[in-house]
Amino acid sequence: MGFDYALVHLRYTIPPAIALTLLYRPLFNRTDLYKIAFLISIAFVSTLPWDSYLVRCKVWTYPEDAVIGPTLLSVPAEELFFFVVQTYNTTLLYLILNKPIFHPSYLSSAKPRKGAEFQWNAGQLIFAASFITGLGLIWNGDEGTYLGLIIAWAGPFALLLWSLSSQFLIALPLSSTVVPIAIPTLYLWMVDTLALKRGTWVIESGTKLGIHLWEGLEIEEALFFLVTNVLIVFGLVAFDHALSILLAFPILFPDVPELPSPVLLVQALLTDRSRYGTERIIGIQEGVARLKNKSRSFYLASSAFTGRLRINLVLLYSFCRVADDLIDDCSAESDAREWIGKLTHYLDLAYASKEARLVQKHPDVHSYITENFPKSSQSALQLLPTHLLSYGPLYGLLEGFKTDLEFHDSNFSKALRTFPIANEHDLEVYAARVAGTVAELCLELVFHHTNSVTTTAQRETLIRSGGRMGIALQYVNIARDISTDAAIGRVYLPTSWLKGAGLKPDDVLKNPDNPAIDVLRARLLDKAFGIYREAQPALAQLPIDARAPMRVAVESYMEIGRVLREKGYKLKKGRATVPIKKRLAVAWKALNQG
Ligand SMILES: CC(C)=CCC/C(C)=C/CC/C(C)=C/CC/C(C)=C/[C@@H]1[C@@H](COP(=O)(O)OP(=O)(O)O)[C@]1(C)CC/C=C(\C)CC/C=C(\C)CCC=C(C)C
Repeated sequence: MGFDYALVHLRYTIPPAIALTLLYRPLFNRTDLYKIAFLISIAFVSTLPWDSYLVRCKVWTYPEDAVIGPTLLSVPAEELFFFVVQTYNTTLLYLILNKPIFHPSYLSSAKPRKGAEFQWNAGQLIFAASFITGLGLIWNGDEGTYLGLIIAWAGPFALLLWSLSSQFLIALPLSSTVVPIAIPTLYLWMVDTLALKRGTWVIESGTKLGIHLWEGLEIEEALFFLVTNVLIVFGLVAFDHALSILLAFPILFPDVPELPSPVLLVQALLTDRSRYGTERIIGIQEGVARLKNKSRSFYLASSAFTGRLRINLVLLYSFCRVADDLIDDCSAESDAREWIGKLTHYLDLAYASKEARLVQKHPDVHSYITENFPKSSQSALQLLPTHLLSYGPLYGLLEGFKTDLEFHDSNFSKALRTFPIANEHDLEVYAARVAGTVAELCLELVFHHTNSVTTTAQRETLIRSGGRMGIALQYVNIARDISTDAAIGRVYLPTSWLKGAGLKPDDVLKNPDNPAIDVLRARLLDKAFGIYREAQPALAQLPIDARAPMRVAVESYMEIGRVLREKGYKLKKGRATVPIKKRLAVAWKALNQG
């Protein structure tokens, strides 16, 4: 009996497991735990008989003075633990690296392109050929035996996973696939070199090629660790592929349990991709691209959400962004009014029919969108989950946009021109319309998707506080954008405040960098933080599954306000930017608040 192998775990495999767990702890959800348990079970069941065969054939052995003693099918307990801990570590690294990735946007309904078809066939050929070569090497029974056992064992698993998910796997960024294979593989190569040198486990001669990748690392060992990490990551990708199909297509899979059964996962993978619906995939992809390009705060926050809630928040953002841009990008007021009219008619149609309660829009709504809106904005309207949202806040949002049009007012001479935000009350009403409504819509999605039970009274209280929080965010938005808004003729600082500082809205348009305006910006931010403090306790009352992600969304945005309040802070190109490190620190803190 000895502790050498146990010490390898204590020194080299358990510390990274603890570090990765601590790093991922605030993001852990039940689906992650299910994924880990699923992968570990498969790894255990598939490796045990193979490893047992290797030990009994004496391809590798464990000196008695290196292991504690208990075995299962001749495999020492430490080795059994290795199956578990390696799978756990690689899985956690994959989960961390894949957190920012929005997997449904990598789905494709199109048939694989020529290049992808070639890769699919080539992969199948390679994995099938390695299986056959492996069998041949085992049959020969000489120095190629260990190599043969590895590739004959791994080939069928790799072939199956590649056949099911190769197109999805290739579409993912390398940081999600290659990196979680490469890092643990290199690490285990180093650990293995040390263990082999110390004699913790021994590869017997006669069944190995005797080729070393570097001094002390047999080529078979190097291949073994590479292959096992490849299989773990392929398995995780196939899992995420299946989950993406289940979540992205409510028409095909109306009710998806939080922990889908293996049968359901396989059923998803085998679904004919022509049934996906190209429009939905494009809409999801455009929504994510829009979010990524236009809002760093909400993009970061979106990665903390999971499941269908994440998809629907992205689709809601996409609609809000498109509607806002259609109106903001008009140079003539009449054009902007026309867009508001069209958006209103779209809502009238969408909510008139009983199909508003269904995932897919009524054909009339569909054709109204295609006939009246630019191609680039159509998917955002088609995919807005109206069946989950009440119409009040959506009309309220359009009402808010109407205020923006009042800045255009060209009927007055410059001297007589009045600005729509005359006093603080006007400001609050405006902010409630453009942002309080958005908060209500976000919360409706949360209530729909949560697994926790919330009473009507609780929902009403949360919606009230959420509306206040929306106002706080909008004040930060206005404080940030004073210069950029002035450049398009808008002044959201109340005229009454300006008057108190001896200014008129026109002065802001002419010189938004006037130091007197900094005082008013500070006043607006004080108001924002006052409302934030008042609404913040409600965050702790949100359903548990949305609490931390909502905190990330709110805190990431309020951080813009904190940066603006820093002494001597200078706006860059008229805007405040929060450095990425600070953003991540804010998100991390918010996640840990629970
Ligand atoms: C995580 C995720 C994907 C969230 C999506 C949130 C969402 C749907 C945002 C819509 C954004 C949008 C384009 C709205 C149009 C009106 C508008 C411009 C509102 C302002 C947003 C500014 O975004 P951005 O900086 O990207 O825009 P500009 O560059 O200035 O054009 C707003 C500041 C409003 C945002 C308000 C919210 C997201 C509501 C926040 C409150 C909650 C989530 C509720 C919190 C709950 C409790 C109980 C306190």
